[in-house]
Amino acid sequence: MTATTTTLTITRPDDWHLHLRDGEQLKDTVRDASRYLGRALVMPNLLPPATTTDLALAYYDRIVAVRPEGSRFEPLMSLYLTDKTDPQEIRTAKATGKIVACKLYPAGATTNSDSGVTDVKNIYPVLEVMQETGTLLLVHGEVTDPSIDIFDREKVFLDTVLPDVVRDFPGLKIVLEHITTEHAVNFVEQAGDNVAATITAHHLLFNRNHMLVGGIRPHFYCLPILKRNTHQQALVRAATSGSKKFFMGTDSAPHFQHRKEAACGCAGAYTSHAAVELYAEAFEEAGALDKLEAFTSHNGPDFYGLPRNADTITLVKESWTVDATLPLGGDQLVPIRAGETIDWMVK
Ligand SMILES: NC(=O)N[C@@H](CC(=O)O)C(=O)O
Ligand SMILES: [Zn+2]
Ligand SMILES: [Zn+2]
Repeated sequence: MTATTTTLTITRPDDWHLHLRDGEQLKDTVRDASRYLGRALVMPNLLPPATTTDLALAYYDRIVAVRPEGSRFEPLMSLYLTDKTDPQEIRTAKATGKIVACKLYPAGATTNSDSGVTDVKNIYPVLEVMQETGTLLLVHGEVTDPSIDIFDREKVFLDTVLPDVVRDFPGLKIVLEHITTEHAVNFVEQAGDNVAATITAHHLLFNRNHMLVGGIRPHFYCLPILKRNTHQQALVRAATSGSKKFFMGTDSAPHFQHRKEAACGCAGAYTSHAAVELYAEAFEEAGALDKLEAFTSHNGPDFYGLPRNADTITLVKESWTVDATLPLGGDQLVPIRAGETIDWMVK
């Protein structure tokens, strides 16, 4: 890293949790993602979900086909686990070199998770092969029991579901995705080197007051839901601590404006237009800009066992205004910070 107060040059970042969607939306999401990311771990929660090697590879081809001219942005693919996933499918997937992880969505936990896993014991034979082949397990860590308060669903998952998996598969690399609580920070810190976590920019910058005070603001509604500010502070501490266990995963999740500004609005926040720029704000606010590069560009590839990107990007401290809406597949979305300013810009 080289830095002055107004510029910051860092190794090219990767996004380890990104929703690119499909079809008409793909050219818009890929355009934003390929501005400066080296790689992105692409989430498989499509309709229908990317449950097999063939589906994931066909999705890879559709992404690569809409990359802007000259872009070297590289999608890393994941398989969507179901109760019926065939353990042999993991060997086929791993052998492609393009599929590096499988995603555990507890059935019903989040957007397009209806085909997810109903009991983690159902995928134990699959986890066995993942452990053996070095395929990462990415986890949406929330229970779905309707009697559990939505603000407690991550904590209860960490108390009741994940400890068994960690104990029974000591050689399995696990990423707890988009963590939102101090409990999750503690869980990851206390676990072995095979357990890490992604943290989104919006969970570092916002808490539930931003979503609920002065009116209900649907563009801050995502899952796991924003928590109280003490949890936000714990996430900032973790991200800026210098620990290798925490890294960038934006969970940028586009939804049409009319699907979010609705009586039953979709979960997901869009940050792909300004991912590293928003993280830079959060790290600067914490007085930890010197820790940004490890978080955005080193810890992720190191944990995945992949090389770090060889080139750099430069951020400048320069304020710019985010458009009120951005195009999405012939319709539009409302990004985080719509119509407001962001302090950092990537040159
Ligand atoms: N985070 C979200 O609120 N939504 C994501 C799904 C997910 O990552 O859980 C989406 O696909 O829209
Ligand atoms: Zn999720
Ligand atoms: Zn996500």
